[in-house]
Amino acid sequence: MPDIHSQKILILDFGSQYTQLIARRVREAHVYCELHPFDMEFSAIRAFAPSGIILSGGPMSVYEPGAPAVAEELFELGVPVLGICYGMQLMSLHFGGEVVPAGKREFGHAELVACGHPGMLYDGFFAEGKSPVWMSHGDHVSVVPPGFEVVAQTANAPVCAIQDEQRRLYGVQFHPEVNHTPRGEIFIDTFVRKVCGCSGQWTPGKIIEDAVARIRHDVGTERVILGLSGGVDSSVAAALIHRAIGDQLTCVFVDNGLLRLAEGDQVMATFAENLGVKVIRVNAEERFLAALAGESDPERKRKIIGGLFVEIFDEESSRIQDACWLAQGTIYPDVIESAGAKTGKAHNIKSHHNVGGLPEHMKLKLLEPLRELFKDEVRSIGEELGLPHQMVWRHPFPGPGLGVRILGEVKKEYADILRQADAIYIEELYSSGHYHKISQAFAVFLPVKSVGVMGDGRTYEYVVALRAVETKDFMTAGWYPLPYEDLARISGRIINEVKGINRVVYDISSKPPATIEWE
Ligand SMILES: Nc1ncnc2c1ncn2[C@@H]1O[C@H](COP(=O)(O)OP(=O)(O)OP(=O)(O)O)[C@@H](O)[C@H]1O
Ligand SMILES: O=c1[nH]c(=O)c2[nH+]cn([C@@H]3O[C@H](COP(=O)(O)O)[C@@H](O)[C@H]3O)c2[nH]1
Ligand SMILES: NC(=O)CC[C@H](N)C(=O)O
Ligand SMILES: [Mg+2]
Repeated sequence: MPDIHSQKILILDFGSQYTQLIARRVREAHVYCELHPFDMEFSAIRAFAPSGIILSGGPMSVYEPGAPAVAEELFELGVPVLGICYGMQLMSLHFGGEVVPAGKREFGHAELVACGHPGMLYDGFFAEGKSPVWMSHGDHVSVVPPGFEVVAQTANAPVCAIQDEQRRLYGVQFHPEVNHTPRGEIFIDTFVRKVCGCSGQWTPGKIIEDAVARIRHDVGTERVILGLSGGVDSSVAAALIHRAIGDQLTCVFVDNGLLRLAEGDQVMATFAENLGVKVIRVNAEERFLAALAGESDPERKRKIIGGLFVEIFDEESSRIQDACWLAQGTIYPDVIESAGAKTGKAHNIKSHHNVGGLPEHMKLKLLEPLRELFKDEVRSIGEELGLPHQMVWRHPFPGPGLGVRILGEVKKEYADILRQADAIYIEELYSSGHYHKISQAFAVFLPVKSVGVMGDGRTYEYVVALRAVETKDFMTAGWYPLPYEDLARISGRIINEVKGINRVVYDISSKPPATIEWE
C-alpha cells in the first residue's frame, strides 16, 4: 500500500491567527501537512522530510531583538519554501534583504498587480495581470534580497511578492490562506502540487485505508473500548475502528438523561443495528438526576455530571475483559490548541474537555485515529464510512448536554419539555434550509413562569429561549439572523405542541460578552 504520508508539507507557525487556515488549504488540495512551532529543531525537520515548507505570518517584527526565527539550514534543504507575511519578511532578511516598518499599517483588501510574467506559482492566480488579495501587516520588505525578483505589487506594498525560482524560494506579503483572498485556494494548491510536486493522495478513501492499516498494526488482537456520545467525533472514530478490528471494539454509550430527543435510540439504531458495532447502552438517567437534585450552580452541575460520567464509564469498562486500549475522538484542532506551541501535550485538554476523560488508574493505551484530521475531513470520512448524513453534519453537542441548557436545578420534567422544544426547533431549521448555515443551534429551558392565554383560559407556564450562532472556531460567535417568518412558525409550533411552554424568546447575544451555552 502506498504511504499517504510520504508526500507532506511542513508548516512552521510564527503565531499568526491564520496558521490553521494554511493547513486547511493544504489539506483541501489533498496533501498531508503538519503544523509545528517555528523553533522546531533542524534534525526534526530533516527527519520529517517535507516535500515543501510554508512559513506562516506572525505578530512580531523580524528586526526586533529576539524575534522568532527558523533553523537556518532549512533554506539549504533544497525543497520549496513559501514565506507568508512574517515568513516572507524573515526569508528576505535571511538572504540579505531589508525589512522596515511601512509608512502605515495595512489591513484589508488590496489589488495585487503582476510585474511581467510571474511564473509557475502564479498559474491561474491572476486575471489580466490582477488579483484581489487580503493584507495584514505593518512592516514590509524595502530591499529585495540578491537573487530574488519582485513578481507583484500593490499600491501600498511595492514588494508584495518575491521569488527565486531557481532555488524555489517564494515570499508573499498578502495572505493566500484567508477567504478574503478569492484565488488563494488556487495559489496554495499550485504551491503544494505543482511547485512541491505532491500528487494529492490525501483523499477520504486513502485516509481510511491508511488508518485501518495502522489501527490493525497497533492494536493487533487486543481489545479496545470507546465512549460513544452520538456526536460527530466519537461516532466517526467508532465507525473507523470498527472497520479495522470489528468485534474487538466495544463502545460504551452512557444515557445520562440529558440527551436530545430519541438520541439514545438513534445511536443504538445506527451503530448496534446497522453497523453491527458492539455497544453497551448504560441507562443512567436516574443516577444523574439523583446526583443533580437540588443543585443549581452551573460549575457544580458540570462537576457532578463529569464526575459521575467517569465513574460509570470506569465501571462499565472494567467489565470488558482484557481491554488494553481506550479510543478517543481527539481531532487535529484539539492537538494544536492544547499544545499551543508544543506538540505532545494534547491529552490534557481533551481530558478536561472530554466528559470521559482518562481515569488515571485505567492504565489503558490511547487510540486516537482522528488525531491528524480537521473536522471537515472527519466529516468526509464519516460519510465515506457510511454514517448517516444527519449524524455526520450535526451541530456539536456539549458533554454535559441538556444539563447546561436547563438553567439552575435539573429536573426530569424540565428535560422532557426541553427535548420536545429542541426537536421542533431543529426539525424546522432543517426543513427551512437554515441548519447547515448555522454553526450551532439549540433550545434553552428557563425555569421561570409567565402568564399567557390559550383558548379562553389563562396559562402560567415556562419559557424557552432559542439560540443559533455562526462561528468558525467557537471562541467568538455572532447570533444568526433567523428570518421573522421562520421565528414565527417555530414559536407557534413550540407553544402549541409542547405542554408546559407558553412563551418563546430568541437570544440575540454574541460571544463575547455572552457565551454560546447559557451555563
Ligand atoms: N453520553 C456519552 N456516552 C459516552 N461517551 C461520551 C458521552 N458524551 C461524551 N462522551 C465522550 O466524550 C467525548 C467528548 O465529547 P465531545 O462532545 O467533545 O465530542 P463528540 O461528542 O464526539 O463530538 P461533537 O463535538 O460533535 O459533539 C466524546 O468523544 C465521547 O468519547
Ligand atoms: O464537550 C463539551 N463539554 C463542555 O462542558 C462544554 N461546554 C460548552 N461546550 C461547547 O463549547 C462551545 C463553546 O461554548 P461556550 O461559548 O458556551 O463556552 C460550544 O460549542 C458549546 O456547546 C462544551 N463542550
Ligand atoms: N501578518 C503578519 O505576518 C505580520 C508580520 C509583521 N508583524 C508585520 O506587521 O508586517
Ligand atoms: Mg458531543
